[in-house]
Amino acid sequence: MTKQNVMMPEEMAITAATAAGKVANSSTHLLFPPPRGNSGNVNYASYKRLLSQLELNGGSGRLNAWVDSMRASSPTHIKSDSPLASPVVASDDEEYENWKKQHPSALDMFDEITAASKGKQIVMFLDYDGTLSPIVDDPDRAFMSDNMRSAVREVARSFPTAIVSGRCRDKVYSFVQLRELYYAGSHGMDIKGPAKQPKHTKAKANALLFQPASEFLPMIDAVYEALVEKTESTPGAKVENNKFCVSVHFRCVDEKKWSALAEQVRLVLKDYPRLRLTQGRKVLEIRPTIKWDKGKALEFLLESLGFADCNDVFPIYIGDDRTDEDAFKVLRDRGQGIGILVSKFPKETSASYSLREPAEVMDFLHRLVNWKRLSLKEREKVL
Ligand SMILES: O=P(O)(O)OC[C@H]1O[C@H](O[C@H]2O[C@H](CO)[C@@H](O)[C@H](O)[C@H]2O)[C@H](O)[C@@H](O)[C@@H]1O
Repeated sequence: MTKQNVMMPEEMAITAATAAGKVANSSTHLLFPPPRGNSGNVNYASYKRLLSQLELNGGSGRLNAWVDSMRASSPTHIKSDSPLASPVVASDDEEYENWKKQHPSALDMFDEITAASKGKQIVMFLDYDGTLSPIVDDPDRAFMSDNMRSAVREVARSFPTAIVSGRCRDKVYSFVQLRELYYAGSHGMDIKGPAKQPKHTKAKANALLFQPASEFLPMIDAVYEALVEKTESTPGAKVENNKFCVSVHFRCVDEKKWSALAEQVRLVLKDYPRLRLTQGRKVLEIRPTIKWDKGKALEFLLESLGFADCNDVFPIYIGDDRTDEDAFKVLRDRGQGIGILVSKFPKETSASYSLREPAEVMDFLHRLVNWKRLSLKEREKVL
């Protein structure tokens, strides 16, 4: 079967969603993780068309779309039996290698990356789940290894370093346990600086705390309670209060129940037009409609560190999720620093480089610290 004579699965999904034609008029938005496809850009482009079609329809067929999107949030799922899977056969390795031509490994390109940072201050931004810790079924047990903690500690001694996470800031701090870092929790809506300002910043020492969505706290608590109550009949569903946002996990929910779970979430959200829905890895994320995201948090932190409008800064952002794309895009638009996507599968991304998994992130961090030590020694020799 050739590609020309089959309807792309995404086009079928568009047709299905359009045909569903049920009216929906809430301002809730859904960001789709594009599915992994076997035919490179074609799949991504078609998937974007699905997204715009749904938005044009004002969310028509939205529930179907939610469930399709929930399916699409697992690349391995798409690989097997999803209607979103591409009928064009190509080996996984081949597809990944092709994708890597556009997003080469940050380990393979290490020398080029450090050369580009020459004469500039590196600032590190690290996502948590899926970047510093492996993805696990129970979000409360997403521990980071001691080795990873040491690597992050060393990085923070060499460069200003921030953790940028969808999690509640206290929770991510309880996993990372390093006082010397900046933490941006709740997708950047809760930013706190270290008690002691690191020496390599231009910022004045003062305690930094920034919470642009604080007026939403009572609303988030209320929606959290409502979601817990509404979803308790769905085995495996877990609602997590991330302070300025809420996560509804479906990693442990039987796929046959995804549709029912999406409906439960939709029923709760229809009463909250000031909240929007985005999607991460097997998780629905509910957050305020304010224009604030991980990209804005990155810009805010650079400014707080004294690097606003500076050409001599080189931010490196490492993340694995759709929400990290906002930060990758900021770096791309500024033409500054680099974004590194952690993924074992090809994904549409604004990141320039890739790493496969947290173990490779740790290697990259070690290499960066060693490179910094060597370059300091070299400089001492010259002096
Ligand atoms: O921005 P992040 O730090 O990547 O946070 C995004 C979400 O991460 C967590 O969920 C993800 O990791 C869990 C543990 O491995 C996994 O069970 C879940 O399926 C993943 O989506 C966190 O629990 C969420 O609240 C964050 O929104």
